[in-house]
Amino acid sequence: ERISRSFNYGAYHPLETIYSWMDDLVAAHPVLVTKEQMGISYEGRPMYVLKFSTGGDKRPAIWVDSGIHSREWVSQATGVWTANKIATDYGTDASLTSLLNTMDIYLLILANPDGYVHSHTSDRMWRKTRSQNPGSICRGVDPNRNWDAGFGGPGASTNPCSDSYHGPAPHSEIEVKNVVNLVKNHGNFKAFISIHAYSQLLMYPYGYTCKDAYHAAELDSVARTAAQKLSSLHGTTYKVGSICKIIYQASGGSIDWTYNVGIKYSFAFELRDTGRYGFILPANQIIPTASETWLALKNIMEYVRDH
Ligand SMILES: O=C(O)[C@H](Cc1ccccc1)CC(O)(O)C[N+](=O)[O-]
Ligand SMILES: [Zn+2]
Repeated sequence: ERISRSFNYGAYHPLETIYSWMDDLVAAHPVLVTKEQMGISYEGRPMYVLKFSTGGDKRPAIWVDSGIHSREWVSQATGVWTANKIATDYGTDASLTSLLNTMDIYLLILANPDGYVHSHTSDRMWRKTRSQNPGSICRGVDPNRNWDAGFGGPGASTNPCSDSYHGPAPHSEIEVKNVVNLVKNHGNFKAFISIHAYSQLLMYPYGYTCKDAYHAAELDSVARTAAQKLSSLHGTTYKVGSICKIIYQASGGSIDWTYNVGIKYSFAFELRDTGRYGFILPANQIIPTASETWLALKNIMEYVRDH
């Protein structure tokens, strides 16, 4: 149909283009896909989550978000590609079809809309939200340090001018609060996957401590299998481990909070590359990145469906 022919999935698009593409996707798949406004951002932009569902009420659900750090553009682009992949493969991919016949998928592509616009219009390297910090000329809070999980501990900054500033209080950022509220009100999420870039890592809790999570062994095993599926497509190699052990100690991260509220299958991806281009990944790597990542995402979703 129209969108898959005309929309260029191999390019980075501004917010307005992604938002109008969402409407086209829903129009092309009106039974499977709905667009829900889950709140607004600090600067008043709507936050839209795409819901993929074949019925039921509050079925067990899988959450995927991208773009919480606005400069990590391949993550949002991967979210766009993945949304179209789910919509077009439902009904033909037997495994995905069986998954969507019993579970829902929620996909928040622009988790930090204000930051994304700012990275397009003013500062390509912008990472945080765009909230004003009282008493400081520096704006923004790191939305991946603002969650109520080890909040304010080691691995976050108290300095509003820092890129890892944790904010004045847990869930102070409306972009974070909107996700917290949806997760709490829904109450039946079985998995929570947050997509970042870059470093080629597949991680699980915890970030705020290097002590093992209770389910560390199982999460490690799931992540290793998923990483193998990913590398089977183009040979891209990922490292697997807990956030704290594999990248660095980071407090107030989203998947630490989701794990602690009972969403066992909480994972974070760091997509391509390993530093050659970093956040400025050439657009010709979007589709290869999204395609290989889908193999890992699907594998995790299948495991969640079956456990
Ligand atoms: O510092 C971060 O929030 C992520 C690592 C991370 C990912 C999930 C939870 C806690 C930390 C790294 C990144 O995605 O921001 C990319 N980077 O800094 O290179
Ligand atoms: Zn990030």
